[in-house]
Amino acid sequence: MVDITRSQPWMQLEVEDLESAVQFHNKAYWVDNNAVISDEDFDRLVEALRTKAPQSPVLDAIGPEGAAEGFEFEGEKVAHDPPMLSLDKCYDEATLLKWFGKFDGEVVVSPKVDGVAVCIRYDQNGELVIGSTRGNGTVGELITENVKRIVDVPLKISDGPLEVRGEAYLPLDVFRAKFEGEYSSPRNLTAGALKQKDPEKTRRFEVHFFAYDAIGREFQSENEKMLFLAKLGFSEVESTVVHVDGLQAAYDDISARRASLNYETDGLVYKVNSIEEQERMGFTAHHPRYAIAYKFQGDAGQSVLREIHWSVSRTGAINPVGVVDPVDLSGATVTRCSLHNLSIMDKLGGDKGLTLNSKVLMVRRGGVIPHLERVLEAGDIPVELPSECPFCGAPTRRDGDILVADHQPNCRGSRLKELEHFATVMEIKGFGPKILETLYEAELVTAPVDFFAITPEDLMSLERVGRKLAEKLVEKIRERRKPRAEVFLRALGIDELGNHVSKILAQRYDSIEAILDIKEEELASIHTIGDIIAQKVCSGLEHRREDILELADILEIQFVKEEPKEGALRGKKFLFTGAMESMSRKDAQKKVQALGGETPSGVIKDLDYLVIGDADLEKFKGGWRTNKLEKAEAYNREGGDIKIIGETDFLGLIDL
Ligand SMILES: NC(=O)c1ccc[n+]([C@@H]2O[C@H](COP(=O)([O-])OP(=O)(O)OC[C@H]3O[C@@H](n4cnc5c(N)ncnc54)[C@H](O)[C@@H]3O)[C@@H](O)[C@H]2O)c1
Ligand SMILES: [Zn+2]
Repeated sequence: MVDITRSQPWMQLEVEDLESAVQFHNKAYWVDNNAVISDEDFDRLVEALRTKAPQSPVLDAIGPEGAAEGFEFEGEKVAHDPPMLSLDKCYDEATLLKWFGKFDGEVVVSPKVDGVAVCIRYDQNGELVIGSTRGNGTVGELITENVKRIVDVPLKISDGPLEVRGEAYLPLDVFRAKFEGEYSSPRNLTAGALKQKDPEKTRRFEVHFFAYDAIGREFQSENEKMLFLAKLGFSEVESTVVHVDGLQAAYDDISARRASLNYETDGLVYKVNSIEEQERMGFTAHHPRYAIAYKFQGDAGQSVLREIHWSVSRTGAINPVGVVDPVDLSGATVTRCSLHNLSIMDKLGGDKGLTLNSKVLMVRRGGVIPHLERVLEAGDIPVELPSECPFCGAPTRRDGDILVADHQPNCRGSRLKELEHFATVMEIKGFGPKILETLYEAELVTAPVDFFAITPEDLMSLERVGRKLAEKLVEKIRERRKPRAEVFLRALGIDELGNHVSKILAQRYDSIEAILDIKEEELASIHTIGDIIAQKVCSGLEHRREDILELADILEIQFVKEEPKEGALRGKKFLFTGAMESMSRKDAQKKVQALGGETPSGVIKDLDYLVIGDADLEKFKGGWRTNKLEKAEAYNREGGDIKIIGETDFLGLIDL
């Protein structure tokens, strides 16, 4: 977990000083329209106060509400009922999970669009009659004529009266084409555009609008509200319904796509889906309790790419790792970042390919993983692919996006990765890459089974491991001697024997011996497995047979059968694209939801099925592609497991 307050000067301040600093900057931003520090720094200041004095009343007076007294309105005023509040914020998964524990049911997630909040009212005839700013939250400023000149705000809707709230923003392509260099940020430009005295000038800026709330109508769920807004013709901000296991994945998905979105976003907004639960939870003076923003930590820094190291993955791929000059990001020094695979590396370099000594922009994706965001200025030395494995010398070849080699059986590179993977999946704590390398060199651990033979004395023979620690580590290993079968299988690191296949095997068979004896055809006939996976899993198991039997002998592997859960599609995510013959897309979505599945609104990494019409499936097999199909394939290349199926297959699945 990242502590965003760490290594910040704020943490040294007394609570009182922190409080007055927060108040000062909040007023400077909201009332004087003249921020002195960056938003990221302001957020850190607030977090420092929250850490030191979680009960401080100043925390409930951030945002325009807290600066209310200083507000001066030039034009006419509009009262907001209910008030337009701020959002509660968090910066890590643990805090998000704590929030999730406070209610029942699922959550709707959408990007937090960084623009300006706007409120729009339609009368009983559906005419747009009032447009207003958020102002101090309870009172805003009337800007109706300007709001009418926002590109995608309907002037008339079919279903009035209604109040719609949302975020006015400037699309990044418009900003780059017309205003970059002239205005400091799309957000500031949007605020300026909406305050023009001459409404015709507002139009020139091409401000857009995302609707995220509708007031004055009963809904069962947040999701239903979004569909309703879309039906009225509003652009909705993309949203996905997720359960607890999808909370972090949604964040990772948007973080990964952040750079390619056409608007600025500073995080994600999570809202309780059930309106009944929302009403039960209510509001504080500052924010609704049923929503929370999980914010990005916008730290980025320049560095220089000096070298590429080639690391060997457990499946034998030789992957590029960038070595950069040290740069401080979100409280940690970054010197290395994975460049993932050859095609991602090539893309970074553009037409001429990646070069050493390039000036690069580094970020920590989601505030954690070091990531080379883009090349700012190319260097002078082209990156060359190694002709042999740096560890065992086996000759390399390019296979699509990856560099592969037929490694020697004792290739240190791949054995180490195998051990690392085993320790991670089996949750054998305390054995990171460094210590594993030392153990491997000392020939104390060269295969997974060796973990269970380590003694405290073995560990103490290593530098800097004292008796206490050594005993603790060995005790930790002992505790992991009774793994569930699916965990054990996945820990082997066999290609295609991931979470999904491991679970199936653990459910269907009762012993490791039985699993080792499975025939390829038998495995391939299991629904969702297929020929290629079956072939890889069987040959992987065969290859490691001795290893596996030895492990099975000393471990007590648990075969725990799960009761079938209600809902045959529980937790599975479906996306429909194109037309189907037998039912509408909406009905198909409903069907999935009724069976416990989920229906995200776009292609995401952990999507399970992308459903297309049967005719399209044929075209797809012949090489035809759409954006969605391409995106799914791209995720699959990065390790995703999105199955592209036709209508008939889908009907088969829901009849399960
Ligand atoms: N630099 C400074 O000195 C300074 C001082 C004070 C505040 N700030 C900055 O002001 C910013 C705004 O603070 P705040 O309290 O108004 O807002 P917030 O960060 O609490 O966000 C609330 C707003 O998010 C918007 N939003 C965007 N997408 C949404 C979605 N999908 N669903 C729901 N709402 C969505 C809404 O308009 C809502 O009003 C913060 O980023 C903060 O850093 C900076
Ligand atoms: Zn090798």
